[in-house]
Amino acid sequence: MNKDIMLQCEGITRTYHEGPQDLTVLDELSLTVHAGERVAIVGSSGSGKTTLLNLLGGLDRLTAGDIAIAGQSIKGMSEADIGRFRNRHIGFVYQFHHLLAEFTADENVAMPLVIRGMKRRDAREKARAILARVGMDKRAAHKPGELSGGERQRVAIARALVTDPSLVLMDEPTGNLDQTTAGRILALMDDVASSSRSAFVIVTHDTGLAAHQDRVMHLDQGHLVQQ
Ligand SMILES: Nc1ncnc2c1ncn2[C@@H]1O[C@H](COP(=O)(O)OP(=O)(O)OP(=O)(O)O)[C@@H](O)[C@H]1O
Repeated sequence: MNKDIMLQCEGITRTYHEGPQDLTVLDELSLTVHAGERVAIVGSSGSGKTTLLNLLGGLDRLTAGDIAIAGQSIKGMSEADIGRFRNRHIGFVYQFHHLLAEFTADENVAMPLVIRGMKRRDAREKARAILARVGMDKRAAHKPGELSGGERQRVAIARALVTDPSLVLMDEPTGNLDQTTAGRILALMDDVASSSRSAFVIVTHDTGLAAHQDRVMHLDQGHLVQQ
């Protein structure tokens, strides 16, 4: 395999068997993303964007095909192995943030580093530095319940990027943010893509955000078409 390839999806298919009729949402879809490359995925509601992100993050199982991240196939991994792999290689930004309510912003961001074995103090320091990058240094000691929606979103983005992951998966990362804050996030993503060589897959309806990425792929009828 080309070592510059960070994500390789080959013939991935996902059929839902729930409901009266089977529904094939992704139909032998293929996608290759290189280190440091950012790909936007656009498509109408119900086209399968969330399904694709869930598969890439190992949160859902393929019906057919294969996904390799940083050269490792995630297809045959056990749940425990996928959990460990996710912590080492993947950063996630979900639409609903999924921050831990009982921990402060900086503790939330430090968490994936601590899980990787970094000393608590070093992890907290690194978390504070990345929170400053997203304009959240003054709010770092607050819990998610004391933050606005856009602030929570910025904490989630900081948490996804703090580990320099091989692959960053984002679902509408700038959805709730004003233009200045969104600009800051884009600058941080640019930096992480070039310094950490992370590959990004970003699902969005925001044409401005999509146009800022290296490639825009349109998901339609289970397939990806380059725009
Ligand atoms: N667990 C499930 N069981 C059955 N069908 C499902 C399931 N999850 C999603 N679907 C269906 O699969 C299709 C794709 O859903 P998905 O959430 O991936 O779309 P999306 O592109 O993310 O949509 P949106 O932009 O509205 O969030 C939809 O028709 C949805 O109803």
